[in-house]
Amino acid sequence: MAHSSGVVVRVPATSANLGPGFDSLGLALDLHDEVEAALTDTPGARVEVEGEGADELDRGEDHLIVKVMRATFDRMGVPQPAGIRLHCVNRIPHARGLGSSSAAICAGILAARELAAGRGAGRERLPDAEVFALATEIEGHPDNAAPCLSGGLTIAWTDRDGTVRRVRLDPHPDVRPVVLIPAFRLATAEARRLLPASVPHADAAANAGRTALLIAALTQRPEADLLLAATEDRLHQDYRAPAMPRTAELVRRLRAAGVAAVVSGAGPTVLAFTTPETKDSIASEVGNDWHIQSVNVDQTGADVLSPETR
Ligand SMILES: Nc1ncnc2c1ncn2[C@@H]1O[C@H](COP(=O)(O)OP(=O)(O)O)[C@@H](O)[C@H]1O
Ligand SMILES: N[C@@H](CCOP(=O)(O)O)C(=O)O
Repeated sequence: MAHSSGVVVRVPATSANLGPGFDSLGLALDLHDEVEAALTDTPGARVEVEGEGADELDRGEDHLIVKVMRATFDRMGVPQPAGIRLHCVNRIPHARGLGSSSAAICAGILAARELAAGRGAGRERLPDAEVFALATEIEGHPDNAAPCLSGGLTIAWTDRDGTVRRVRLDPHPDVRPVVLIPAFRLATAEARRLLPASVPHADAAANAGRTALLIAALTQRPEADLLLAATEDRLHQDYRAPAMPRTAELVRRLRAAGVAAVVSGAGPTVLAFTTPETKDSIASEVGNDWHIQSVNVDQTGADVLSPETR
């Protein structure tokens, strides 16, 4: 197990895109991974994993969180520690569109920053804005890292000079997310390869209007008809449907029944925003092979704890 001067980082699952807000909108969910990390003088990395990925993830230097921690020490200009010990409790399903890789990346950066502080390199070496920038650089898009770090509902964007930025909003308390998680997986990198290099102007315009409406619906007017209209997408879901036909079919059926359903992130999980009028339609449309989970919005985002307060 980890060294006594270790740190525990708790990171939420996230659902990105939310329909029209491709690479921009994201929501933090109350489903968390926990990582206990410590530095040692014994060379090499040793990783213990409980839960998701326990049978398949690398247990040494090639573990994603170890690689991210080492990249963070380099970015901070801190000498590499000889050894890294991790104990991971993984609850976020992998390659399902619930931001597991982003959660791992944010956990690695925050753990490394905290542990570097114990070796004389203060947090100012990696301010919060740079934590977000590094997470986005490693992940390739900012819409999972933003809610993972901030909690709540986030809008992420990139300024013309390349700076990534985010705004956090409080979703309306009546917003009730439900995730429908299949057993099958789809890697985000594979789903991104299906996207076209350009899209018709009318489709881009339609998504711009829907994204604006979605922010109003999620923060002020979580009404079934507005949520349904606001979650329409023309920029990514149809292009990716051949890689997840059962997800596309479930989204179509739920929407036909009036439920504001979208592909969560790059899929294949389905995210539905339910209201009292639509919540009963879900069970009747979804077969047994989808795990249905109502999940609250995570309000705080990634948290750094000491092992004692875990
Ligand atoms: N907690 C974790 N520890 C180590 N690697 C992880 C962890 N979470 C995710 N990964 C890596 O990221 C991959 C999934 O990333 P990705 O395809 O982006 O899907 P998503 O982020 O939507 O779950 C996993 O197959 C695994 O290689
Ligand atoms: N905007 C990204 C979001 C990917 O989210 P993930 O949870 O599937 O990694 C995309 O649609 O590619």
